[in-house]
Amino acid sequence: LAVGKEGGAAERALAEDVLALRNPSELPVPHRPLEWSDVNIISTSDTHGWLRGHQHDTWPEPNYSGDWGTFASFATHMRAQADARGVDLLLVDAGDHHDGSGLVSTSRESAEAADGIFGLLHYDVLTLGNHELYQYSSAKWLYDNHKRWNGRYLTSNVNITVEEHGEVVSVPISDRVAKFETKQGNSVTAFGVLFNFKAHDRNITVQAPVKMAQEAWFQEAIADAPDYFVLVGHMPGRGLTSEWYPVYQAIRKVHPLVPIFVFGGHTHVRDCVQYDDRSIAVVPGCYLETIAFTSSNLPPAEDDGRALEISRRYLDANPVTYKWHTGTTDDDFDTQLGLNISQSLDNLAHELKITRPFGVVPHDYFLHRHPYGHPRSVLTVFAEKVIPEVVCDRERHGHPRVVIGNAGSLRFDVFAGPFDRNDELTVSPFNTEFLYTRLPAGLAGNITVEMNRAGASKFAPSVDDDEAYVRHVYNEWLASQWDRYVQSNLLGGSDELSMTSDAKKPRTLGYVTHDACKGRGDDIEHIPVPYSPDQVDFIRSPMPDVDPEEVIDVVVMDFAMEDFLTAASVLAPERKVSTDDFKTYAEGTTINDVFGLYARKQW
Ligand SMILES: O=c1ccn([C@@H]2O[C@H](COP(=O)(O)O)[C@@H](O)[C@H]2O)c(=O)[nH]1
Repeated sequence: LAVGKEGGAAERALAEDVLALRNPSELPVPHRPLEWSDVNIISTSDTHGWLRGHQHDTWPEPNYSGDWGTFASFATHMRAQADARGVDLLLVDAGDHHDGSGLVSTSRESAEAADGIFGLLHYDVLTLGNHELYQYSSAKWLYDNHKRWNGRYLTSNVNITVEEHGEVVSVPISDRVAKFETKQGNSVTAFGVLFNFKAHDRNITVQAPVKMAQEAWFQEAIADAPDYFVLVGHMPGRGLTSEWYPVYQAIRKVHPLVPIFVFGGHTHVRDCVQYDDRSIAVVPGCYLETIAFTSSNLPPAEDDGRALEISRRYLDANPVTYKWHTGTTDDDFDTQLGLNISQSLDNLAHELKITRPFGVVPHDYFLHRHPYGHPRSVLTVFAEKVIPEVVCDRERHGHPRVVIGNAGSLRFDVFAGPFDRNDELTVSPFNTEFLYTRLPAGLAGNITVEMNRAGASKFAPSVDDDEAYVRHVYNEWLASQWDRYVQSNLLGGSDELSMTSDAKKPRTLGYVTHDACKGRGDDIEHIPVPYSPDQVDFIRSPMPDVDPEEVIDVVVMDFAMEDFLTAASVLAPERKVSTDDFKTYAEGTTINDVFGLYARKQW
């Protein structure tokens, strides 16, 4: 279970709960109806291709077992409910559709096919994330196909350089603003914004949101007051200086009372904050684990300036939740759209051959539950078992070497049981290659230490003040949930938000959110997933047993190269190590196929 010196009492309490857990198919049932109001917005973000839902039985995976088809059925029933109530229901998404599952990470074509299935569910407003911009070809495909979103795919601050009529021009990837009227006759002005992302491919331009908010086109777009603003964007709502804040301020300056509903993403957490009593910013987690439901009343025609009643709820993305909140049953829940989507996903998975097992994993490996170095940590098995066994360069055979990489390239747990191509791409979807140079072993050993001291430069938005907040937001979020649980068990007390009187044991593992909005956000009360604080940004294969002065092969994963060079320049400036010193290592091997190679041999 958990690790950590103070974990004993919490581990015992957790063990009791876990022992009492029922069959994964028996998911906990919600018991608090949603707070429907004049405006209701369902938001998703950072789906990263998890359209087939979470399919493993290890908790908390069953909480998130709904696929895109079941979500589409839910959304359809919710829309019908909204119509019956005579209120608005919008569906919005804040980007990062790519990188993360077999569907989107097998190839560019598979990502495009998965995007097509995603788009079978009509969204009112959506945008892109940084993962749509690592490759120019992905961005170009979005640009070429943006018309199919009928003006609702918004890229307010992201441009692409293309050739048009023989001229090279920089143009928005998709539309910058959408103005529309809802079925209930409310006017909406919407934008789609990305944080000031710097690590994108060439020929893409991202304008800082703070600058975008000063642009003439933006000022013109906000000049007329709609009934409410919907800001959807791939960036967190909270932070020392959230990049949303200047956008919100620019609108507030012109419209002191118009409601502003903000839907963010990128940090993978469930989060919420209110900038004032007529606004809210909600972040709905990641990987199709969470569906956020936000609602608010609208000001009366004779506006008295009173605060709005705004609320948010984080739903676990599974059919039990969906049916309970829509008052449907096994007999009437599935819609034709939902069934078609589920079928299309199965067909695509079959075509891509991502469900054929490479081997059977003997036990679970976790990304965050154990410290780096623990035998059941994904990072440890990657650095100490997978890399040494399968990353080999024939020409360099026999030369002692060390391999250094970024921990962020590993994205998910590896579960006991059959391990297939989908699991492989889930744990690491990236095409990262290996490059090597020759350096003394002692220096190479110290470089990873220096890299971890400095932290990963590409981890987060590069707005100076925001960096510290965003860098490890997700890890800190998990850590704080577990810390509270440990503390409350150590003190023999209870966490007042998660342990309410109506909490029925046994609870399942899952998220226990404490955000900055009032009331309880989580729809289901969980026990937090154990978290080990000893995580690192960079990992290293075992050092060869050689003299520190001996020159060895130092292999670096290309995504970690900048951080490696920075650390090398700090520790050995006289060497002037640069990319020119590197050559390809293990040509053709990329990190998204090393787990499969290992599984075939060892699992
Ligand atoms: O080629 C790549 C691209 C990204 N990464 C890792 O992903 C994060 C960014 O992912 P978010 O989901 O936006 O947080 C980046 O910091 C890297 O850690 C990678 O390893 N290789």
